[in-house]
Amino acid sequence: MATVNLSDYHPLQIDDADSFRIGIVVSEWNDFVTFNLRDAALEVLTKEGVSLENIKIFKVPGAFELNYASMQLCKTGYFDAIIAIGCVIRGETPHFDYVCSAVAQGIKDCNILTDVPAIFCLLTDDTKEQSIARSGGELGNKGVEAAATALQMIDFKRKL
Ligand SMILES: Nc1c(NC[C@H](O)[C@H](O)[C@H](O)CO)[nH]c(=O)[nH]c1=O
Ligand SMILES: CC(=O)[C@@H](O)COP(=O)(O)O
Repeated sequence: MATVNLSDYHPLQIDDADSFRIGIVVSEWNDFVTFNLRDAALEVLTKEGVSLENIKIFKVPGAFELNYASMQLCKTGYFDAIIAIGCVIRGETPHFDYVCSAVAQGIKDCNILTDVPAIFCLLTDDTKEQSIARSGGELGNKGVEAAATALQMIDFKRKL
């Protein structure tokens, strides 16, 4: 199978990106993955001109807690976008499905119930190897995509 780099993005060069205020919520579960996602997102944001002082990073225990933290940050009205970062790896029981579905719904709710774009950067993988491949491995880094998406959605909102 050809290796596709899912994070092959091209510089966006968005005007006034230096003023964008972005909150990043990172789950500590599987931090060997989530911290790589976080770092890649930070790298893209700063490369695109976002001031480091305008990027606030928050940690939560697990992916399920991304719901509460992301909604709270959206409701402050301070941030132009939120990036929710987590990694859920399937175990023996249906718990995986409940957690993944809950976070997808929770971050969706942030987008439709608040005025703040909330980016869904949750890996939902069957194996640790799949997660590693998507957080800086041969399939790129989902954190790159999440950062680029956040910038594009802020730009979208500002042009309404
Ligand atoms: N199994 C994983 C979890 N489980 C924990 C939940 O996210 C949550 O913290 C708990 O149910 C308490 O509310 N979390 C992950 O982020 N990744 C997993 O693989
Ligand atoms: C996705 C999870 O919460 C995972 O840790 C649960 O594992 P298990 O289904 O084996 O209890």
